[in-house]
Amino acid sequence: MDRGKQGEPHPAVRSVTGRAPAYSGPVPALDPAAGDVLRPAQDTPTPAPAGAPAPVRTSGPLAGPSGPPAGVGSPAPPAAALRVRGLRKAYGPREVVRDLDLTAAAGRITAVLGPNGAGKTTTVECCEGLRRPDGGTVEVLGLDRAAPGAAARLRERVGVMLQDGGLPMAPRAGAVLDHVAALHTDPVDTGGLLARLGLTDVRGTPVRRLSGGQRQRLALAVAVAGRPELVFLDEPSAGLDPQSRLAVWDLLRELRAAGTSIVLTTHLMTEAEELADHVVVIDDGRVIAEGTPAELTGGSQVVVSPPPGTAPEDVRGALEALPGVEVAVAAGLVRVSVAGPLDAGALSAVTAALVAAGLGAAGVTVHRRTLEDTFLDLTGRRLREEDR
Ligand SMILES: Nc1ncnc2c1ncn2[C@@H]1O[C@H](COP(=O)(O)OP(=O)(O)OP(=O)(O)O)[C@@H](O)[C@H]1O
Repeated sequence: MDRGKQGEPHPAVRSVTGRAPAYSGPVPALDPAAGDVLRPAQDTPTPAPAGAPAPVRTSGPLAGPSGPPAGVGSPAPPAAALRVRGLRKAYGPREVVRDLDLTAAAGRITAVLGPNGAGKTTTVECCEGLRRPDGGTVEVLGLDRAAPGAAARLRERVGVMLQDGGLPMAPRAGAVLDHVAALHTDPVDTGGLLARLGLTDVRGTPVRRLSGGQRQRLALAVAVAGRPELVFLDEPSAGLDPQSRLAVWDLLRELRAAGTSIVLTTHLMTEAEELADHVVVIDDGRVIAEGTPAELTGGSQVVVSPPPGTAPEDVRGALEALPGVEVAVAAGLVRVSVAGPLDAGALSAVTAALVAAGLGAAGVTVHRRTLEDTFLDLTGRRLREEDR
């Protein structure tokens, strides 16, 4: 799609220049030994409950900028890192974000989940200040994005990872990261960050010679190099191999533990389920559901294959009297939905009811509902299947 800004370097690295030799070495593996390099020196704090004020940022390597703690004489930190109300954005006559509300709690990971073209990137680009909304308000770290001077005041406090990386192509990977780090007052250790993301062996490689996955990880490193309080990540692990994806997820969890607020877009339900404290599902420019992954997926299913010669409706009849379940027949299978996690008691109640009715079953499987199921229920369509 046309990105408007595509091809331009990341705003933070536009002034990077440099010549670098061609890279011809092996593709580096992730360095498991680097796992602890960026961890906070002290015990990792547990994320605060939803709605709690922003956690106090500590002094570990990934912790937030140094400075006086909030308290008497300083403004209280906002409970929401991002608050979007009534956002609207059109490209020509086509409105792709429609009256969208979105709140991202401080110190939490908020995932904006939706299929291709849902409006995720447009929404975050409006929040990042890269696109001007047609309507609505965007409040970032308590500041109105549209207010005079807000962009300058937020530059040091907000990190951005664009979907296309937005990196300059000529300089070496390490030089790009070092340059960005040097623009900040309290940057992370860039060597440790490169190691953590499996990029040490390519730090001397020009960006243009990096693989797509390496560029993506470098873009993530650039986004977090200045210890931002809030970081926007557009599809941070799309297209990464499983090992790199896990390294990225670990880094994001560590950032959260250090108090960083994270807003990420994704079309990967596994990413949202694995990482997010709060998921905002959007489709066709609108929020269609939101909540914790558990709230959105809500429960489990026992799927019963009727024995040969038994009608699914008979099986349904035997099961629908069970308390606290909903029973449906689809594609010849009987689906028993149970609120919450499925325990042994609920499973044995299903099988006992089948035996009592003299029916038995050709097969019984347990299926935990996923965000994919939720999206399917809400829209009748699937999220993109690739990259799962
Ligand atoms: N600069 C642009 N000009 C015109 N149309 C655009 C532009 N950028 C995006 N669009 C269109 O707006 C709609 C929303 O795009 P957007 O990139 O925000 O969705 P998305 O949910 O991020 O999708 P993806 O997962 O593919 O990145 C799409 O139909 C897209 O083609």
